[in-house]
Amino acid sequence: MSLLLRSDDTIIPSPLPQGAGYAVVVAVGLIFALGMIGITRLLKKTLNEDNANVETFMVANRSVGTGLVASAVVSSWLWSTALLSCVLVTYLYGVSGGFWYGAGCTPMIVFFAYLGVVCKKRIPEAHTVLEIVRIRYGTVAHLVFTFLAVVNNLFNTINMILGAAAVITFLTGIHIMASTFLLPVGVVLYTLVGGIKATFLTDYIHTFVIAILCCYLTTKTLTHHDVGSIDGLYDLVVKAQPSYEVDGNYQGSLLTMNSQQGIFFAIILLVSNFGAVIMDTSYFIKAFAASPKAVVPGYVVGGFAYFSIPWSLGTIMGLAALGLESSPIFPTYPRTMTSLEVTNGLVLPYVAVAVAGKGGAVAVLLMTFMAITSTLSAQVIAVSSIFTFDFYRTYINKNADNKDVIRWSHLGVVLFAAISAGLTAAFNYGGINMGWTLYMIGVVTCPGIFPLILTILWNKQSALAAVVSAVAGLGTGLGVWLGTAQALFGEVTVDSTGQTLPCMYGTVASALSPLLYTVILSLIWPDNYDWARFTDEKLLLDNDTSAEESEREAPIRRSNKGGVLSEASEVVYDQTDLRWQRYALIWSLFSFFGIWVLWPLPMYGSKYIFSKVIMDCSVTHMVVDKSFHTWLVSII
Ligand SMILES: NC(N)=O
Repeated sequence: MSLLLRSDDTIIPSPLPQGAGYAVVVAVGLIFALGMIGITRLLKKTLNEDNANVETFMVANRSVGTGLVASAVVSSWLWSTALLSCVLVTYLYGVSGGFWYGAGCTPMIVFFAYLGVVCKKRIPEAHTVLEIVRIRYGTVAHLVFTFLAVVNNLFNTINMILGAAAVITFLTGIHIMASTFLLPVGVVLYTLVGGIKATFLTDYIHTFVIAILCCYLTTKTLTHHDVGSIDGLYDLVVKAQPSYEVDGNYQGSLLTMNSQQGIFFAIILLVSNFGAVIMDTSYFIKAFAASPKAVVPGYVVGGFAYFSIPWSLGTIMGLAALGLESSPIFPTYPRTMTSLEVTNGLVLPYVAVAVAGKGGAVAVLLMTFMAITSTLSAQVIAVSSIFTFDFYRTYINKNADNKDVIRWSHLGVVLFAAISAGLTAAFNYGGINMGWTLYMIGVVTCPGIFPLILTILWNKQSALAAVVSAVAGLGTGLGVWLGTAQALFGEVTVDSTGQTLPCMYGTVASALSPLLYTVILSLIWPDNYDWARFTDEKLLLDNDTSAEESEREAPIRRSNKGGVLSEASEVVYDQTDLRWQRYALIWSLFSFFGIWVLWPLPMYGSKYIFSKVIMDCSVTHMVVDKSFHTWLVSII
C-alpha cells in the first residue's frame, strides 16, 4: 500500500463507554441466540423444520426462496472488512477507491449463480463442493482442496475479526483481545441452535439494519453543517486536495478514476474475491440450500444489490474523511491519521464520529457487529460442514447416523470459532492488521479457483492436473509475492509483503498459473469424465424419525438410491432449469463487462477529473441505487 508513513502516539479517547462495547458484543449476541431458539421452535412446530435433522441444519432442506438467498448473499458477502475498507481505499486513492470496491465484489457473486446452478444439476444431493471433488477425483484431491478451502475460510475470518476488533476497541475502549474472543461467542450460540437457517434469517435482519445505518451515516454526512450537500462535499475535497496529492493519480487528483494505485487495488480485489467466493464452501452450501429456481435470481439480485453499498458508503464517507481531517471536529485533530490507524480500518469510525458524534459511533459499532456476526456465522457453518461431511463422515465414520453428524457439526462450529479467534490474536500480536490481510489474502485463497471451477465444468480435467495445478499454483503465488517484496524493497517483512505490487503480482500468479498448469496437463493426459457418475453415490442423509412418525409429519418418498426423503428434502432438478443456467451466464458476463470494464475503464483512459455536476449525478445515482437495493433485498 502506498501510505505515507505517518505516526504519532496521541491516543484518541473512545467515544463510547466500555459498557456499550460489552453490551453490543455480548448482550446483542445473546439476544440473537435467544431469538433464534424461539424461531427454531416456531419453524419446527409450524413448518416441521427440525434442526436435529442434518439436512435441515446444513442445507435447510434445499428449499430456501429467492428473497432469503439474495439477502443472505449480500449479508454473507458484506464483510465488516468491506464496510471499513471501502472507506479506507477512497481515503487513499480518491473516488476510484469506493467504485473499485463495489465493482470488485459483484462479478464473482453473479458468476456463482452459474456455478451454483450447474452444481445443483450435476450433483443435486451434495452438501459441500468438496464432496464433488472427492467423488470425481478421490482422496488425494479431496484432501488438497479441503486444505485450500479451510485456509480460505481461516484467512477470511481472521481478516474480518482483525478489522472489527480494532474498530470496536477504538469505539468503546474494550481490550482488543476481549473483542477478538467475545465476537464469535454469540455467533456460535445462534448458529448451534439454528443451523444454516439461522444464518439465512439473521442475514436478512443484518442486511436490513446495515443498509439503514449506511443510509443514516451517508445522509448525516451530506447534511452536516461543515459539508452541507454533495456540492459542499466536492468543495471540501477540492480545498483539501493540495495536502493529498496521490502518487500515480492523474495530476495527483482525488477526483479522477485515472488512479494507478486504484487500479492495482481493483485487480487485487477482483482476483482475490473470486478466490474468496469460489473457495468458500458457504456459497456452495447456500446454493445447495436454495430451491433450484431461487439460486439464479437470488445470487444475481444479491450480487448487484451489493455493489451500491461499498460504492456509496466508501465514496461519501471516504471523501468526507479527506475533506474533514484537518477540521477541529475530526477526532484526531490537530494531527492527521497515522498509517496504522488507516490500515486498522479506523477511517470510517473517525469520520462517523466527526459528523454524528456518539450517534455515529453507535451506528458504526452496530454495523460492524452486524456485519461480523452474519459473515462469521456463514464461515463457521461452512467449515463445520467440511469438518462433518469431508472429514468425519468420510474418514472417521462412514456409517454416521444423523445424531453423530449433528454432534460433529456442532463440534466443528465451536472448534473453528475458537481456532480463528486464537489465530487472529496471534496475528494481532505479530503486528498484522486488517489492511495487510486485505491486500495479501488472494495469494493464499486463489490457487484452487480454476481447478475447482473446471472440476464442475470441464470433463477433460484429470485428477493429476487438478491437484498439481492447485499445489503448484500456491507455490508460484507465494514465490512471486515474497520474491517481488524482496526485489522491490530489499527485504521480506510484514511491511514489504503488505505493499500493493507484491500483493498484486502474487495474487494474479496464484490465480492464473493453475489455469495454465491444469490446461497443459489435461491436454497431455486428459480425463473423460461421465457427469452421470456424480449421482452414483447417495449423499443425502436420512433423518432419524421413524417411518410411522414421518408418515404423520410429511409425505414420504423413496429416492432412487434407497434413501427416505421427506417432501421438503426431495432434490428436484427439471429441464426448465437449463433456462436459469443460460440467464446466469448472461448476467455474469454482463456484470463483469458492464461494471468492471465498460463503465470505469473509459473513465480511466480519458483521465477525466470529476466536475461538480458529474459528482452530483454520481452521488445521486449511488444514493438512489442503494435505497432501491435496500428496498429490493428487504421485500422479495
Ligand atoms: N466482501 C469482501 N470481500 O469484502
